[in-house]
Amino acid sequence: MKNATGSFLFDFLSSNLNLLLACAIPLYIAGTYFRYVYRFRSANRKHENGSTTIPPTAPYIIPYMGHAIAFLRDPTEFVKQKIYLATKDTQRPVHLKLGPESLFVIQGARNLRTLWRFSSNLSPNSTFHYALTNFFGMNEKSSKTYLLDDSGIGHEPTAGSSVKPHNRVGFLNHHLFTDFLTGPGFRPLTTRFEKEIMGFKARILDMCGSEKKETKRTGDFLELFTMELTRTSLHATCGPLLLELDPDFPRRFWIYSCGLPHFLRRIPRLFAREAYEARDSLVASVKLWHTAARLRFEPRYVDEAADVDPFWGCNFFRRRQETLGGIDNYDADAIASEDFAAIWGFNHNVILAAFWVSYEVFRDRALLSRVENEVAACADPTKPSGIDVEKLVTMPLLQSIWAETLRLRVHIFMSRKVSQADLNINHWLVPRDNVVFVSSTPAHMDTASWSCGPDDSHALNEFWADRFLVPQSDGTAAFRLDASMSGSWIPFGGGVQMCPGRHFAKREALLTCAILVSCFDVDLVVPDGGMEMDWSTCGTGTLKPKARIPYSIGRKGDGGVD
Ligand code: HEM
Repeated sequence: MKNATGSFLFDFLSSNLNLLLACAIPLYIAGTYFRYVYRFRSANRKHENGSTTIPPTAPYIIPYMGHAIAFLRDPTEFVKQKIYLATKDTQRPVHLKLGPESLFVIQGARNLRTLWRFSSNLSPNSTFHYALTNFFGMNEKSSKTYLLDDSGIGHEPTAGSSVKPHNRVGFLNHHLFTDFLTGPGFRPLTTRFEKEIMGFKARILDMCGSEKKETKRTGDFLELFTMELTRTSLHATCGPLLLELDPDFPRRFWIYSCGLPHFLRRIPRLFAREAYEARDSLVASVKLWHTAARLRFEPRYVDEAADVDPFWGCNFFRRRQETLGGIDNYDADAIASEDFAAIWGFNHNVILAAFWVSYEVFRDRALLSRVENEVAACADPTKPSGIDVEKLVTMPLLQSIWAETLRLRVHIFMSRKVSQADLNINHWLVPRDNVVFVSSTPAHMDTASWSCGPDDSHALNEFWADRFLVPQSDGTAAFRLDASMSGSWIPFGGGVQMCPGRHFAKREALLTCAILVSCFDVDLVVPDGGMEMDWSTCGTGTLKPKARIPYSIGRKGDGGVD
């Protein structure tokens, strides 16, 4: 009898194996999902009750893969759905599983403020390794230097680190960047940019023709920035030689920029030829520039006052040759990739941000007139650009436009490895050796952090020039963006690794806008409701507009600032 039952069961199971599998797999998947939903809710409850808790895993369906497919298919939608909307009202940290890797997403203004305070326990080196290998074409042997560097960015290496001083790539680069872009080092760069912007103005005047009030040229307003401003900015940082050797560099730079989604998703070369070819040709040009500059440079060419020479441009690139050249496993290709990465960082986000600032100003006549008043108040014929930049960057409306542009247009991902000890962020525990991840999108769209104006009439997904202005009793308005907002306004990140180029970026974008406003009449053809953003590069910084913006430009009647 027992044998008969056993053989019946065996026969039943073997003849219905497909059916059983067909039922078991969805049941297993549903079980996994509901188990995670249960754990997600109970961990949040535990934290609310005051316990120190590991951020719960956002529920997922596919075992092992976790959220990887959703993330790779559409990172933007993923950020909106899993990171932002899943915890929209609370902005709690959440754990995401991306195949074999995992991320702890930190969000919420208070949590971010706490996170930045733990900077010395957070290493960006695995992010640099990822970016240099995947975005900037560095070979693995060289980029691995970042993974091996556990010495931190302090002058004294982290206790227990045995990395040789010349291989402390994180520390060496960090200090080259901060020396160049902050403190006394940053003045010469701004002064050079102020001179170079006159070349930008002259090229546009050429385009306009000689007649006052004659408007010329319809094209894409973005190109004024991607082509002309990139040229200006490259001159200010790299000097003239790079562009002399490769005048087409700016055009291919922006082709590369459009290919960023491929690099972000690690799409193989076979399926993204144009992006890879643009990237490789840009790195090759940087290498060519290095070779030519090395051959031609002599110390007597250095203009000490301006901190510049005609071959390396600013002293940053000259100093980097020596520093990076001393690292084991770094060759000429690796240094070219490093400098291409720096050139990308120095230009990409700020040039797009400068575009959005001017776009907002020229598409709104009332705003344009207010901006004209602020720019006119900063006219100073003794300055290289005819404008007092230091005064310009303190004007309330212009500052508010800058802050609002970055709030709305910068969608950037930042990640760090918890390097020395478990991290406790307001009772959320991230164990050591895990990766914390921050996206600027939830912070910039957090309804709890931002004013939407009287009657809530200025939604957070729209540009509102006055969002950062506070009315004063004397009828004026003051700009407000203080330390209390350091976890809410995060286009430049935070903590010790916060963008050191932020001071220069503000000057570059606002001075460019001021030159356009004071010297040119610009008419933009913008669709009703404004231009949408192209979300395909979400995660890499400032987004581009989704479509071309036809425009016309002419000399201003009075000739503008000379
Ligand atoms: C709107 C313009 C810009 C935005 C939104 C932006 C954003 C950022 C962010 C978020 C980081 C930190 C990344 C992280 O924490 O992983 C960063 C780093 C950096 N940025 Fe910017 N940036 C801008 C403009 C600039 C400019 C104009 C320069 C230089 C001229 C610059 C130079 C750098 C450098 C060198 C770093 C790396 C710092 C380090 O590793 O120590 N940035 N930027």
